[in-house]
Amino acid sequence: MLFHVRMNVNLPAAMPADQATQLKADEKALAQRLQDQGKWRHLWRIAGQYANISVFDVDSVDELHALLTSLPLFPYMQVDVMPLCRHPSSIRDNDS
Ligand SMILES: O=C(O)CC1=CCC(=O)O1
Repeated sequence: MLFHVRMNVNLPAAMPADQATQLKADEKALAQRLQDQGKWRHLWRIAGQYANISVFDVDSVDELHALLTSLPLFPYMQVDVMPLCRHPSSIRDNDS
């Protein structure tokens, strides 16, 4: 199942810099592991914003929820999810 996910990151201004640096490093490590596993298919920065557009390929909504809520930055993100299904005019399959 494919999901389009937008994540807006809002770190509190009062957060110590070393805590923010650690959170971002932990987030990056998990994001890269999930990309290696094929679960996090696309990860794009939205130009000019501390936000991303991602595409996840998971087996269920429950798996997506577990994955998103396990992200180190999750407590500081607004997350919007859109389930995707195949468009009848698309010439691509879900693997491309
Ligand atoms: O920087 C972001 O958009 C949040 C994020 C998601 C994966 C990652 O490494 O950072």
